[in-house]
Amino acid sequence: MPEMNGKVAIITGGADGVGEALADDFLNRQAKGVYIIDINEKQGQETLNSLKDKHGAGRIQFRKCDVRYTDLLEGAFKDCLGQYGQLDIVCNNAGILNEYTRKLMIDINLTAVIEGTYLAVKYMGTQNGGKGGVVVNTASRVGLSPYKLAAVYAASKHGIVGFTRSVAFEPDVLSNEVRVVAICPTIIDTNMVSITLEKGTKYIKEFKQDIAVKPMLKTAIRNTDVGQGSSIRCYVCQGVGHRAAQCPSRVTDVNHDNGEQCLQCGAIGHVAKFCHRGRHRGQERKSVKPSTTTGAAAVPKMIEKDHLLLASGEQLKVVNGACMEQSGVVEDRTLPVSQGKVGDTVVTMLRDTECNGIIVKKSLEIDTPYLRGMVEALCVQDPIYDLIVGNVPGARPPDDPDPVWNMSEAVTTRAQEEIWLSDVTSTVVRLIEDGSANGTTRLIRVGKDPVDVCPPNIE
Ligand SMILES: NC(=O)C1=CN([C@@H]2O[C@H](COP(=O)(O)OP(=O)(O)OC[C@H]3O[C@@H](n4cnc5c(N)ncnc54)[C@H](O)[C@@H]3O)[C@@H](O)[C@H]2O)C=CC1
Ligand SMILES: CCCCCC(=O)/C=C/C=C\C/C=C\C/C=C\CCCC(=O)O
Repeated sequence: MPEMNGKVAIITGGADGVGEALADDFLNRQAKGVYIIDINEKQGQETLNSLKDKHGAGRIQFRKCDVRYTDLLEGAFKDCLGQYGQLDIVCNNAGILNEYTRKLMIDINLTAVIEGTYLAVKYMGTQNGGKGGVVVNTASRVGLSPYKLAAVYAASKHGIVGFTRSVAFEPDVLSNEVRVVAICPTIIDTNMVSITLEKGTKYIKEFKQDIAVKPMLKTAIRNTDVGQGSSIRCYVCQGVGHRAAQCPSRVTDVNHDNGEQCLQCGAIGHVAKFCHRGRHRGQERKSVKPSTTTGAAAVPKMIEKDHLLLASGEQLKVVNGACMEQSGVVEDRTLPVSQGKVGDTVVTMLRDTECNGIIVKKSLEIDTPYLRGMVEALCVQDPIYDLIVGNVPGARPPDDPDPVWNMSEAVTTRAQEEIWLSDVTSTVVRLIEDGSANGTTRLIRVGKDPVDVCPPNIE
């Protein structure tokens, strides 16, 4: 984690839970000042005192404020600037989950986040005398996919995600050198959970059932029992106190003296993910051969929990969320998911250590004088043109491009990119060229090397 030497942060909803943990973390990482805003004065004072005890007075301030009142929120921004003379980070984190108070929830969870973002631009922006900065909006996993037990909460979080993705590229925001990002955590063991289970929804029983099968994340500050005080959680085994790279469950893979054959270079003794020879040489995939599990034997019969049951009776561990969602198991958002760019388009990406290549979504939206809309695309390492439109259904003949097609409109259309990007799970499906005559067959990998290459007809 980068250090925060000399930075000043505002954190709304910082008296408790996630916000309090953020405050503690920023102070641990040498922030110059953390300015907590919260409606709960008692909890705010308690947190102020405990953080002062831990980090020393002077670096932490608390101000009682209801984020729904933008003028009061602005007053707090001004006060923070008055106290520290600078502002670098704004965490719009305050939120509630109460499906009975729908308007209130939207006001706090969404409207206040929007207003807080624009205040941040106003007070941190380079065109307004600031040095630029970062806005971190707390959304949720349910801002990325539906959650039937808390529809309005999910709507508020989807709103944050949509707003953040859009405002981040607003010209005024870019020119003010303010970055805007959102975080989408899964369930975290905070007061919000107990309050929700007490009075936030009528689906208490279902919520409890959900919690029973979901690993809850812990905030660092309230749970010093986690991995000897560590809040690090491994996304491979869900254990605490180590990262995935050091995960004990991977050690046998690292030793890799198990007779397995590498899909990348063909050598025995390591699997492709540990291959150093084939790295960054995508064309070598042409030599990839489907493994011993081929033909009908490899047809996925069904997905059970985290296993893919092949017709052969073999069980493969499913490592991607796409398959887990098909099985009705909602994927775990503790995977290393972040934003990235494909061309000009912001995409959600997964850093998948089980995969040796680059994967792009198999259906893309294109807008050209010859073909428009959603298309199935083959992913090739170095095509001679970025986009090649072949004789697919709907493609216009070479001598008949759309006479009214207009480049600038197409650019605008592409800017409305989120639609085809919103299905995060598709990004983890792996496409491999199989070296067949026409070179267009897609093989989709759903398990670990080397026994998991499915035949071409599997979707
Ligand atoms: N706990 C969880 O499982 C998850 C929580 N989140 C989000 O994280 C954020 C923080 O939640 P938690 O720390 O879990 O909850 P929490 O209840 O522990 O903390 C929320 C804080 O926001 C404050 N707050 C509420 N309304 C406010 C208002 N009108 N003005 C100012 N402050 C107000 C509360 O007083 C409280 O201190 C929320 O936006 C929540 O939706 C996201 C994903 C998972
Ligand atoms: C509504 C759950 C969304 C994920 C976490 C969140 O944003 C806020 C949760 C606050 C309280 C939830 C109380 C019970 C939730 C029970 C199960 C959630 C399962 C979430 C999931 O990842 O599917």
